[in-house]
Amino acid sequence: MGTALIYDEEMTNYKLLWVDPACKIEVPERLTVSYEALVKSGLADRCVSLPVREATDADILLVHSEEYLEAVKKTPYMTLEDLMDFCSQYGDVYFHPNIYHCAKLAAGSALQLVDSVMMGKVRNGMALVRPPGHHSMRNAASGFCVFNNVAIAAQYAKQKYAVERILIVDWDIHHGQGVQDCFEDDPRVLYFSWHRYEHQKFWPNLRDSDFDRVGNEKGAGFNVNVPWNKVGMKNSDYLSVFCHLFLPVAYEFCPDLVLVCAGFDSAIGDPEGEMCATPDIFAHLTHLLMNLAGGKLCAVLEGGYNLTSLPQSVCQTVQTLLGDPAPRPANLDGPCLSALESLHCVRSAHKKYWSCLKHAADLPTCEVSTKRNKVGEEEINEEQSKQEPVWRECPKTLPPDISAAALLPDDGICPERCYSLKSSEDLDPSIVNKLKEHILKDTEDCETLSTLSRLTVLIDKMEKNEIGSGLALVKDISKAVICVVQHAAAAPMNRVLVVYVGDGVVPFHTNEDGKTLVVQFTTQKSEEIQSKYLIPVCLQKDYSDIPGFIQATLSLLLPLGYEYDPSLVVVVQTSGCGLSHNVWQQLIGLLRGLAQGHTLVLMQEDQNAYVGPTASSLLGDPAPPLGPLEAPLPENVESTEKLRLRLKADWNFLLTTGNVK
Ligand SMILES: NCCCNCCCCCS
Ligand SMILES: [Zn+2]
Repeated sequence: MGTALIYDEEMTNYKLLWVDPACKIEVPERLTVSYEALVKSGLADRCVSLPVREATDADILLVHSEEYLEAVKKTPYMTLEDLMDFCSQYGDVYFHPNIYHCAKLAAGSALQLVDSVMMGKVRNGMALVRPPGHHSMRNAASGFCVFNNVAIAAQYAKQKYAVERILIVDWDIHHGQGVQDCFEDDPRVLYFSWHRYEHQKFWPNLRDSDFDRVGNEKGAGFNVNVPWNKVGMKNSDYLSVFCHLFLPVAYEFCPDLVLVCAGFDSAIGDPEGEMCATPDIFAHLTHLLMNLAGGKLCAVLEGGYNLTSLPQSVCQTVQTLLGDPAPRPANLDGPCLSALESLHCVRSAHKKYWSCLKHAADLPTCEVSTKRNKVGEEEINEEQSKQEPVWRECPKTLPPDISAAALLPDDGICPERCYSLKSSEDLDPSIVNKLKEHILKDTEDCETLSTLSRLTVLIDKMEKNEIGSGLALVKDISKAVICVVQHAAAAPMNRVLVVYVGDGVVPFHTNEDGKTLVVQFTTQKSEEIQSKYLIPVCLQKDYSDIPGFIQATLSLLLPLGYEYDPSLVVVVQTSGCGLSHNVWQQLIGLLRGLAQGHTLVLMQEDQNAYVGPTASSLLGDPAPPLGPLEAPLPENVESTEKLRLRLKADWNFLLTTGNVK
């Protein structure tokens, strides 16, 4: 199934007709540069182009009042003075004779996306629209927004498709107060938003944007606000919020549909956000949401006012929706203190609503975040923040010709869409000799020899990005792991993350050079941590605690993986670990965001039931939803939390509060 792209140049046919400093950044070029970048990069051609449509009155009245709609309907016939007068009743928004038409197209585009995703015509999609929507209220325009495109789309999905649970992720740098207002008491719509706040000093300057606004009555817990109280937030800050808050809660909620208020004013260079996150981060944010709701994701453009970082961010988002692996994240150095304080506040405000947050630390004093930041915290000095930020555009990497290769016993059935690495007679003698002297000292059995040499070929092809990922069924999994790790770690710049699922001794020791990081899910009690590069995640019983496994994956394995930033991810499943296919696919799907998708899955020969599901995840198919998650087993929460507290001294990404001692 494909990715929809909705765009119509009619939505560029309105602009600011008078002088208004607050509104001058919302220009038609925002749309044209974004669409042109998609065309130029070849991404537009890979999408399913869907036509726009006008939202009907009934659609608009799902969110807005009759009187507001009637008032907006009059604007096409207004004189310039009347338009200016009409705007003066609202904040930071302008009208134009053609904006009502465009606002109907913008909302209608979001509905077209919902229809095509919910009817299974496409898997996911993006709508490039203006005017944006997330600030507009039931009775008012606000912040360049006329109709609340995403809120209308959510109400539409509930009404037309009886969708039970909808997640709205608002990564725009402004708080979508219009969305929050619409769903504040609705437990069927979970709203995530981060936004520049600066202790209420930043627009729209609302007390209701703070972290303690968790939703009302039945909607308590379903409104999650992450206030950024400083500018300059980076990729690490965004990823930390995803790993330690947004994803754990999203997986517990288990939405049937994901809507994204895709604003890119949270990217570097934007005059509004003044943040430092680079465009490639949106590939990761998109990727991390794509295994929810069976991949049903509708992204609708909101803000984004830097005409360089906006198109780059749009391309990163669309190429990920198309299934291309995310680029390796550049220099992640962990969340800053201010981000950790915000994260701490939000997690503690929501701990009573979400079992995945039950163990979150309380606030020392549950005061709201209007408190000043710690004295002496480095302030970005004036002239520095006035410099024009410069960033490296993410290098264009084409997806590999072969997305996934399978190395199976000769009688094995190669999954469709997979390339089969046959046992080639002419083994490369140099490889054979190396293997013999290092690994196969004793046995001469040629089958193992053939398997191991093919594995090294596979790794070399992944390194050259000729092959994206691979899976192998092997007889002797220990020898295979040793061979793979030795071969992969040999190259100087390489780092290998080994995710070991299943008991058994890891067949090699990780030395302190950091070339390999092993995270082992095991049911055996672990004694003290030997090294920061060998991390035993101890889960009770036989991995039957799916919530415990998923939470450990999201807030331990993923943060470690992002901080370690491997060039290859090796996932090893020793037999009898008994993980369900769906959980296994979630694990593979999430890990695919690392190492530019270079994932190698090694399984015992008797695991061929996992071949199909593994191949599907390696090919970028979304993992099936797990259903709403119950509470994790308390002892698993304890052991994972204890492990995290022990490791956070070595790994910044494991921090979730400001007390870093
Ligand atoms: N410095 C200009 C103030 C603009 N304030 C309104 C911003 C609306 C963003 C919509 S994403
Ligand atoms: Zn914005």
